[in-house]
Amino acid sequence: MKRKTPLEGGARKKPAYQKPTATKLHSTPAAKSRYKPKLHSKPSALSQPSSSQVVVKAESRTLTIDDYVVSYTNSLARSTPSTGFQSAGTLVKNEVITIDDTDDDEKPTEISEGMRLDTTQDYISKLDIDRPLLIVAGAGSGKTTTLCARVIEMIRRGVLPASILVITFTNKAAGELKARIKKYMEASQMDSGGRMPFASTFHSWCYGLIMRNYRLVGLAQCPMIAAADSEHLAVLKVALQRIEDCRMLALCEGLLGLVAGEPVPVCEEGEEGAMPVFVDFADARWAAVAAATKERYDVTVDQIAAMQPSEAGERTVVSRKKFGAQAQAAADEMSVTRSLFQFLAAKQKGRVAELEPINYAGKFGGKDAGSCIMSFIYRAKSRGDLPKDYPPFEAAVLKAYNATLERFNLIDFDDMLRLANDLLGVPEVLETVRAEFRYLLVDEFQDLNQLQMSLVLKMQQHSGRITAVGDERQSIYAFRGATCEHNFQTFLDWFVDATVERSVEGTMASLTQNYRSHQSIVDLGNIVARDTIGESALLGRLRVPLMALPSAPVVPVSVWHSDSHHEEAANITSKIKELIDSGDCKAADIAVISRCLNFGAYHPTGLIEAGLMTKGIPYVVRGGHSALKSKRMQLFLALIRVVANTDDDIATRICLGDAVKSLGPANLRKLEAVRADSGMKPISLFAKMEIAAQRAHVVTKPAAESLAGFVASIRGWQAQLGLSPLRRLVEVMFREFVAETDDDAKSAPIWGKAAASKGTDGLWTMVDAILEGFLDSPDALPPQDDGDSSFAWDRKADPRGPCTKMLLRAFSGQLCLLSTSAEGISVVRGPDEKVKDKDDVVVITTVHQAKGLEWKHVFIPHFIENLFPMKFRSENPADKAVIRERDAVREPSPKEQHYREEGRLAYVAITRAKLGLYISVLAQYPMPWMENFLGDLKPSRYLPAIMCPPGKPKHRSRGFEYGHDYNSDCEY
Ligand SMILES: Nc1ncnc2c1ncn2[C@@H]1O[C@H](COP(=O)(O)OP(=O)(O)OP(=O)(O)O)[C@@H](O)[C@H]1O
Repeated sequence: MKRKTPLEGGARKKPAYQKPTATKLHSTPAAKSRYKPKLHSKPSALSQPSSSQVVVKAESRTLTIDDYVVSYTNSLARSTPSTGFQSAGTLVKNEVITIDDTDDDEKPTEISEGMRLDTTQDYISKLDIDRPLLIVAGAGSGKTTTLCARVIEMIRRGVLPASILVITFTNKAAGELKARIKKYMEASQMDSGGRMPFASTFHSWCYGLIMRNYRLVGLAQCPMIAAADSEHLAVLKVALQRIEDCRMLALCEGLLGLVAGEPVPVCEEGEEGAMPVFVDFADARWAAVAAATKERYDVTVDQIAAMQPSEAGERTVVSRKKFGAQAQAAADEMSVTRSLFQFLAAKQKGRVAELEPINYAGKFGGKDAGSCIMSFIYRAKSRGDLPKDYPPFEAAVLKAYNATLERFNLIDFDDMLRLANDLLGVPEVLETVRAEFRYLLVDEFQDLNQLQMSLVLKMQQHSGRITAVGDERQSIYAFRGATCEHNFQTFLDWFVDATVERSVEGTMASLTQNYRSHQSIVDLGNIVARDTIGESALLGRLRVPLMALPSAPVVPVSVWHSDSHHEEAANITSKIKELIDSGDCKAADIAVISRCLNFGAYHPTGLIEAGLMTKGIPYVVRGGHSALKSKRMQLFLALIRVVANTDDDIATRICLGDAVKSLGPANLRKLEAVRADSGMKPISLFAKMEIAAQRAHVVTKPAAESLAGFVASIRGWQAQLGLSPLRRLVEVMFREFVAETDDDAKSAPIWGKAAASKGTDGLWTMVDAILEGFLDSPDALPPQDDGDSSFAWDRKADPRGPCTKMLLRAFSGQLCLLSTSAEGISVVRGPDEKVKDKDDVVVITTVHQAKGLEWKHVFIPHFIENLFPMKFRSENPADKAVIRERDAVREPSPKEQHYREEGRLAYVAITRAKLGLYISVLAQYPMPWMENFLGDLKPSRYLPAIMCPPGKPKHRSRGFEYGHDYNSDCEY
């Protein structure tokens, strides 16, 4: 029977620690001098539960972790971090190697002032740098520390810092890595001549690679990044319109008798034959329709497009009710095909079938068609799936979306990874990359998706010079296609690869000493990991409960039960004030970690923000909707893109869509229908605006004035290209844009209400900081010679000199990467915005943004079912397809997977705390509508029963506190 832990109310027992095995170990030539090996084989003794730090060493053959039995070999001799060291066990097949941790002759490396690596970290960091190393360990065990120590070791062994690439997921984490490596290098008094290893996010690195080499994958121009949700929706809108056009073209063919039988009105799932209606029509089919129309009715398509709707036939064939907001707007836009269809239908009254609307929302399982389709697309693309992997209907949508991106020379985050993968398929690029970065280190390895995994393999599979660090308990990006178990399995398989010239012997290591938190927090993390996350078949044996340092002060974990979210906010903010006033900690030592910052229109941390504001405590909000994600910022970003490239229809559409004054749907339709004088040749939306601004009666007079103002602004800014430096140009644009869009600018000729907002929200400070970073970072700059004189950028020239289109474009890419990456940019707020020390602020953050970070005190609000964990919603078609595929291996259901991921999120949130952890449970939903929407209220399933006994009164304003003295016991 499973023994209960103290947290679960089990009896307290002294831990039964084993004595250390006094045997020495060696693994690498470098380590040989320090560790003398002695192997012994003792399979029978190996099955004991392990709480040791473990190194599993694999030799050249295909293997799985099941080939190994993790042993319990060390003493867990407890000591303080500065003097402490631990023993490690290493297995070669079933042979155990242990090291003597009593030999004090050589102390492990001092990595920074007052901090020494423990023996295992030290040993692992020094393992052969030319062989694969995988470190799998729980939160706070020093994975990142060990990764950085390994970088230092590489440099110490003569590796050039510039040939080391350290890669992670978020800009914040990349910054943290850089800072740590710099600190450790300084502590080791390393003189690298100012050269630092290259620490980057996957996406920044990929975009840099694309900027330098896009021509090699057949692109004429360097693609721009479409990163914001609003942009994706704009692309989707065009894609859906494309689908409608194709369906209508099929009807037109039917009406003209070009195809036999009835036209195909709807593409049903599984109807293979229905697929052709979605193929790109800007080809022979279109030409055939145009020619047949001319022959039969003696009218050209241009003439039809120019006709007023009444002449073409007033039939509304697309029902708008069933479209979501975005899709409906797409349906509103009159396309030439629709004009043509309406014309033909009017001519043949009674002979045409209605075009049935496509029920996108129904097909993609949700109410809002736009967001349902986007969530399908995100999932499918992050997995690297192709349209052919899906049934015809989903395939058509995916295909149309990708085609639309391509048409506008845009890429999204997944395309970035895909293109980088394609580029690494080009031998000369691969060679250059391999020569440039001889060593690759990957943090948060569990979060790689298949495209990222493939990049990693391509870069280092030949050499095995890779170090990966991960924790399957912290895998929280499945929604973006992360394939945690697959990643670890691939790494294991990688120990031997038939394609490599020499066999690659790799090592898999684990750490079990938690240095971050005290035992109550570590215990709670262990329980959540064990009970809710599910056993990993692959890594189960390596998974051992973490242990806290016995020297860490023990503070109980607090669980508060509040009547309402008002009471919760009051409790949390009072405690924060108390902590700061006591002088024990600074504001920066405190975080409020919320599952999300927006739940529909509700902001779970809104009242806490208000409370902090009232109490005069400055804070920063990370994740969710930061100011850089604001509509105003996205508009400004779109403006930069239009200045850099007037053919960028998506950016133009973003400016037009909601923001430009006096442009209602009717004007937009007319604008869309504008044709160039030269006939059928498609022209950009911007060119249409120029025409509409000049020609009379295309759009209404006020709309024409707004368009003229918009076109003049863009042309005016473009005139400064080649004259003003980038900084000056962007600043001028920003000032003019802000002046135009400020609430007070009542007479603004261009921008309507949607673009307006109060104040600048400190936006310029952020744009400015990004500008500086961009100009200081040569890797973000565009290629030396683009080959196209208008975009040519000589890297030897001063990037602060006259700005080119290419430079402006690259900057907008950088702004995109930062403003729309998951983390966004934080905004410091406080009483009257008077925040003295921007670093000494309380952090309010999402769990995703809290990953990899730590605070002395952590508050987790709204720890109730359906909010944390989030309620499971309907299945995504992308999941359905994968589940079908994987039925044979009995994958957990999407629902099960969802709650496991939520459990991992809870694990991440809990394990960020060093000293104080305060979990808040509500007695009622914050908003009345949630009751209907979410069902009965219960405490979060991740709260162990002992912390929330059913018999307790429902409303306890301060709740009870539970904790235990680690020194007296802990075992499970
Ligand atoms: N040997 C050591 N001695 C003292 N402190 C240590 C040691 N190793 C790590 N730490 C500290 O423990 C904390 C956690 O370390 P680190 O961030 O490297 O862990 P991690 O395993 O990457 O954590 P997570 O996965 O939760 O982000 C840090 O504050 C770090 O400075």
